Amino acid sequence: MLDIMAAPPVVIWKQEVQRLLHCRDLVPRLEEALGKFSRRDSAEVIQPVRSILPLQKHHGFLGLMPTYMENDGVLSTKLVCFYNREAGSTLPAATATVMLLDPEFGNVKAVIDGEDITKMRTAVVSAISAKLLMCPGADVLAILGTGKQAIAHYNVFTEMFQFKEVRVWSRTRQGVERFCRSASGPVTACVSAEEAVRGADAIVTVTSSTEPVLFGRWVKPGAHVAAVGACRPNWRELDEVLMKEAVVYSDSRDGAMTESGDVILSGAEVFAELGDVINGTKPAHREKTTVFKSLGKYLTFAQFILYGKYFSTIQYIKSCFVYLQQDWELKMRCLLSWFSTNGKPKPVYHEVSCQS
Ligand SMILES: NC(=O)C1=CN([C@@H]2O[C@H](COP(=O)(O)OP(=O)(O)OC[C@H]3O[C@@H](n4cnc5c(N)ncnc54)[C@H](O)[C@@H]3O)[C@@H](O)[C@H]2O)C=CC1
Ligand SMILES: O=C([O-])C1=[NH+]CCC1
Repeated sequence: MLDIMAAPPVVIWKQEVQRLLHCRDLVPRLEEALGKFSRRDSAEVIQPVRSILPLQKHHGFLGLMPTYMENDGVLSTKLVCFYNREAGSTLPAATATVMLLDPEFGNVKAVIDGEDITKMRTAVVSAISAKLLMCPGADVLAILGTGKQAIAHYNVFTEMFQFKEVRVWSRTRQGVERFCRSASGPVTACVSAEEAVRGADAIVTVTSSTEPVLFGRWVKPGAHVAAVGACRPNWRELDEVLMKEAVVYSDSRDGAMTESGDVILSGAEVFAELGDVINGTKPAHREKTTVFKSLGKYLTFAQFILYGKYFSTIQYIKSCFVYLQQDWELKMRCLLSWFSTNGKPKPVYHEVSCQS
């Protein structure tokens, strides 16, 4: 009998994830995943609202986020712990691990560090919301919060759009200073959230706050807000006025109705999922003030890309060694081609079945 569990899972950890995962790969793949999710075709993707286990002693939660994409043969789950940290805490607000399983046999194929996947996936989905909903010619981006998600959003938004000014605010001066040092370009440090968002065309809220940090009276009509924090039904980042005035989009309607305090406590209606806009079944109201309420879905493609790339790298290196044992001409060609790709693997999305 085949011993499925004989091969241990591969571990793809931080540095490897950082080397292999790129924003440019993720944008089209996540748009595709968002569209598939909103079609509610169970052969395309099944992703229930995550189950939550409270970690009361630590003021945190464990979220279990399984996804199955039958047509693509991808089964995975993320385990994410997120916390309501006290002011001044240097501990992370969220930590994550991803597991990729074989849907036929149920064995774990890969255990993948989820921190960078979470940072990049979340920032890329927010950027997709801005691509769909932000007014054309947006000049000013404001970021509230200066943690890991804030810098990931800065990186992705400045790579995808041409803002003339990026403003940042945090509740601590040290947070703003640290952010400015890590940012790859000029940033305007603001002393209040109001100063940061007045007149901004795009606003990203990436705080661990459980109370509103962004108020509708400050927001320019027609601005786009990507609201990333406040992922519990009694946590908020946005006030009632903003939630009621804006057209609200989400990554998952069910997720927003179950997990988002901004939606639940304000009684705001979720107008559409981002996937509905991608599928053309709901309009993108760029001319209006829009809120994208992000809760964290659609990981699968990130894991899939990573796993595929990981194996393509291993295969590439292996094939180089095979060549090296053969003749000199092949050896030279192989080395040249390795250097000409800068040592980076070519993206391969469908090599999930090859085991090294
Ligand atoms: N929607 C999604 O898919 C995801 C959401 N998150 C959430 O995004 C938020 C930020 O995550 P990270 O950047 O990883 O955390 P982090 O710990 O690196 O940064 C948190 C930021 O929030 C600020 N902050 C904390 N309490 C605040 C308060 N009361 N008022 C104003 N600012 C406050 C901190 O000063 C810091 O700048 C968290 O709520 C996290 O749970 C994280 C990952 C994915
Ligand atoms: O999807 C995710 O990783 C998270 N959502 C809320 C906190 C972390």
